[in-house]
Amino acid sequence: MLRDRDTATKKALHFGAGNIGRGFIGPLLANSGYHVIFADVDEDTINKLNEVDTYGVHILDKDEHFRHVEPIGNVSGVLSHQPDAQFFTADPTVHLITTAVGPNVLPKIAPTIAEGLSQRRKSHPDGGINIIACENKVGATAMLRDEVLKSLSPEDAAWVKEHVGFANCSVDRIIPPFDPSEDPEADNDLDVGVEGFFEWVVESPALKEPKPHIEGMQLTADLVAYVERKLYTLNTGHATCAYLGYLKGLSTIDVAILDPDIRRAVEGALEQSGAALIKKHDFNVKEHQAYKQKILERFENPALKDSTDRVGRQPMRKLGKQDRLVGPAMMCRELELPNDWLLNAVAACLLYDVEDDEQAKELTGMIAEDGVIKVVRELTGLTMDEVSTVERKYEELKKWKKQSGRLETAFFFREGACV
Ligand SMILES: NC(=O)C1=CN([C@@H]2O[C@H](COP(=O)(O)OP(=O)(O)OC[C@H]3O[C@@H](n4cnc5c(N)ncnc54)[C@H](O)[C@@H]3O)[C@@H](O)[C@H]2O)C=CC1
Ligand SMILES: O=P(O)(O)OC[C@H]1O[C@](O)(CO)[C@@H](O)[C@@H]1O
Repeated sequence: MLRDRDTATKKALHFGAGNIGRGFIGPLLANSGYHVIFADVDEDTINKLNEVDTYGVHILDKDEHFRHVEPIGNVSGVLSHQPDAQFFTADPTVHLITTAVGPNVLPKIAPTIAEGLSQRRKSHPDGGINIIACENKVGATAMLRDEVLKSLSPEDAAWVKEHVGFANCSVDRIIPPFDPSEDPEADNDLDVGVEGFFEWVVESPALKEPKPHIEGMQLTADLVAYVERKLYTLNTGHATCAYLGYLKGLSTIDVAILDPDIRRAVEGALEQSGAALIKKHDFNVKEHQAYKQKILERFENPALKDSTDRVGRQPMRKLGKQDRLVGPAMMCRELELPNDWLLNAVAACLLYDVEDDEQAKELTGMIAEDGVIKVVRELTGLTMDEVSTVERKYEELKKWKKQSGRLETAFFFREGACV
């Protein structure tokens, strides 16, 4: 039987049928008239995508009056490691490839995309295409492009540079795992639960013509400002809240952000990253204040039931030089602004030892073997002074961790001072 994907005239191929794929990027594409082909390694999800006509996106607004379900149709699925994904990369009716697989997975899907582009060049040499990696990483699409180019012959690489647009983007919508069995309005296992807010901003100059027109996607010529604003505010605050919440024995973000000590530490980190962002990008102070306030309100949404474990996942990635903790701390230093609350968040990240998180296990093992100073120096690129501050805060937080589960005021966040 023909699926819609075989006859549709405008298609998009999206790698990663997870939370962001099914709950954000896929719906925006489908609602803009694309047939969305999800490519994923999860066979069960792919089979279901091919069986259903629609699935539901549950808008889990903080205010229950605004909660509702949006049906999403015109979707299908293919296994990402099978020839199908290459086939659709080469299909000239596929105008756009997007991803939401996690930054660490991009190198794994790059050879498939490279092979598909090579076939596209041979069968449709005029058939350009745009690619956008929707991941929490500065320059994720550029990284994917570099991985794709590594797998191509010089002739294919030259064609790709001319005909394929690789546009970086910033992607913002909180989408935790969703259990359909707990929601009476859930249709099937593909349903997702998302917050109402979303922001998808794409680097316009990098796109090839014809540029995609997708309702809900913003185009900008100054993506760096958007990416840094999002990653160093939403993600910085979220990660700080997750790591301190974990240490304090609080398992969800909405509960952790209402703890006065954690809130002070999150606000401290956001005041410092905000000062750097305003100075670097010349943001309007009042608008940035409102942006931060909105983010704190989003964290308070109890309907999302967002776990500190999800938001804290993969701590080693989150300690990267351009990532949400070290990135703003370095930006503060470069602009001669204080960064101690951000270093506090780095220290909290080092104490995240959730058992079923591979990176948390590895990080804890490295610290046990080599000590905090060596590990932080190797992973982060912070200065020696900053590393010493992180170590001191790590030791202080460790004492707090011993009390985890007890909700009394922490002893070291007194009088707004991050000691
Ligand atoms: N969930 C959220 O609130 C947000 C997530 N992001 C970013 O979006 C990206 C995806 O995150 P989520 O959707 O939450 O993760 P997820 O874990 O829900 O989805 C990832 C999907 O990728 C699939 N996958 C893994 N390896 C693959 C491969 N080789 N080929 C194809 N598919 C593969 C997985 O099976 C899964 O379905 C990450 O970079 C994340 O940082 C960005 C903003 C918000
Ligand atoms: O997806 P990552 O990079 O592991 O980080 C989780 C974070 O990303 C988000 O999913 C959205 O940016 C947040 O909900 C959370 O702060």
